[in-house]
Amino acid sequence: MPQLITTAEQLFFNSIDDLSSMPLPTDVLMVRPLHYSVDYVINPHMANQVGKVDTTEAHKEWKMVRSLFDRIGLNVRIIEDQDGLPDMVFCANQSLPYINEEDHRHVFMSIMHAEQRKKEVPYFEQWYRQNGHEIHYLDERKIENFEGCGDAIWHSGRRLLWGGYGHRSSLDAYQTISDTFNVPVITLELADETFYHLDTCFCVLDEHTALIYPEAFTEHGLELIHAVFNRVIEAAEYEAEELFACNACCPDGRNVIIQQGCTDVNKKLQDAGFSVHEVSTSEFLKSGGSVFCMKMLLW
Ligand SMILES: NC(=[NH2+])NCCC[C@H](N)C(=O)O
Repeated sequence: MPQLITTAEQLFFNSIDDLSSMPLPTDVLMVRPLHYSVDYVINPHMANQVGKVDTTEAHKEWKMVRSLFDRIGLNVRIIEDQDGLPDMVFCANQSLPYINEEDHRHVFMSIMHAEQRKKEVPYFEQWYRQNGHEIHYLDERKIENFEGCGDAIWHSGRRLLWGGYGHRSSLDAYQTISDTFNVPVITLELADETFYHLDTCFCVLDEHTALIYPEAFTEHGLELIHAVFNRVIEAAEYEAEELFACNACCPDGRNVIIQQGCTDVNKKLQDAGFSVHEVSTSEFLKSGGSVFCMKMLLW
């Protein structure tokens, strides 16, 4: 019964266990940041950071993130970045992959919000084509923008998508995605420009647990989150805004890879039984991204 869910009254299931299961990702795609830099300002975090990235340090940090994904058991796939596309390393944004009930791989290509990032998409499209995915496109005449898994986040282990909108993705995109993939989408309006992608304020940890920054959502959004997750861990302002705590990544429902120094969130994660792996992404924070933005989970 695919549909868009925008308020808690529209939830048609009582518990997440009522939804059909979806395999956890096995692979992770990353883009080597050899041409990464902050060259322009398209989100509030990039202001005053133009020209300030230490490329050597960035590559070191990126390698640490890559080795953590490897260590927790994901098969890491690499794409080389391109000169003139300094944000290409943030490979959560150019696509939304999906595996259907027959184990066929599908992907929606994004319509990037900023002109500066539009040329990134064909490189990913080519990779997906070479790697056996059926490719889908949104109608650019009707849908303004959509930034892939920056805003569209799969529920852990269930055929349910969470769809953020307001800054980088249009609400309309989710109707097409829901119809094509035949999955329900819970839409969440993003209320604060600092948290411009859903992955900056919302992290699915396991089927029953989310990590969020509550101030980034509307009342309706918070109601939906609390209606679906039994356990909601909240990040406080400093760790959410300065350290991108909610941009953590938990691909297997157990191991959380997170920016180093999120003391309060890490304690809450450990108390809830998660294994925390801290890593520095300081060079990427300058561009408004951290762990979750630097990868694409795949099957
Ligand atoms: N999924 C993410 N939040 N990605 C971060 C993208 C950062 C990039 N500088 C941008 O503004 O587009």
